[in-house]
Amino acid sequence: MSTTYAPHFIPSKTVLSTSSSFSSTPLIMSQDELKKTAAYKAVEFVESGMVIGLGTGSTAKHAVDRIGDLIQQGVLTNIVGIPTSIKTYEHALNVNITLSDLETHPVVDLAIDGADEVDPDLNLVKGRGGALLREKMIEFASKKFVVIVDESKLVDYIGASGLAFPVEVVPFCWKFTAHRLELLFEEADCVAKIRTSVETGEVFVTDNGNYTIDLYFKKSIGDLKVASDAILRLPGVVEHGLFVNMATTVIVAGEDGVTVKNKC
Ligand SMILES: O=C(CO)[C@H](O)[C@H](O)COP(=O)(O)O
Repeated sequence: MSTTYAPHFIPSKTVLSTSSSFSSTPLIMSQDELKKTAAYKAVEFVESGMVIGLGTGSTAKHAVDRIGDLIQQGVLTNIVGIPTSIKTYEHALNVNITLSDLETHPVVDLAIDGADEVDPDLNLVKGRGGALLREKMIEFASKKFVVIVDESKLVDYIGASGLAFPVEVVPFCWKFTAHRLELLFEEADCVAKIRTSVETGEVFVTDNGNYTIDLYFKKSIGDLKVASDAILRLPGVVEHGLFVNMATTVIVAGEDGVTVKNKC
């Protein structure tokens, strides 16, 4: 029996092989190819007439490109994009996606975005790309939030990668706020560092005019909801990169194919 798929459908759980024949030799894909595979899979959820939250980062960029291509081909029509950063705004304009904002379109049908860490319960760390505040606002407003990652982003627990856990703070007395964050996570052996721009070495300024404090933990931060609430109670904190219970679906691309994980 044959099955008909939408024109932009990629079967999940497919091992991508070296050729279109029945070779069982898996193709070693680069990390960027895996990101692209996850992104294309997510775009299968996009339907004409939808308001789409457009994520930020190298994985989300593939989704924006794909949506732009499908609009150009006439496969998707009447799409409105809500960009999560100035960078995504500029890129989406370049690929001719009609753009709007949350004030004009307060309900978003679907948001597609990358992540830095994904735990087994689909909780996330986001914001190493510097856009966590707008991402959280737009993804919170979305009926469905599809996260796209390559398998390197999967962790056993939040913080396990040892990479940055970002917190957006107001510039005023940021060293004081950084110190308060270290004290808050003393038991996790937390070190707080101000984020600087790789290009200029200057303090990195977010799209909202704020700074980012990157936290590094040597131990688990414990209950995520408790941690999230405690960070938000600190005066000077604007938002943090922990996205608890927000993802409805996570699409993971790995060497063995694409896995779609849905929140129960
Ligand atoms: O949260 C983000 C930006 O603020 C990104 O989604 C996250 O950093 C993942 O980026 P990439 O897809 O480039 O690995």
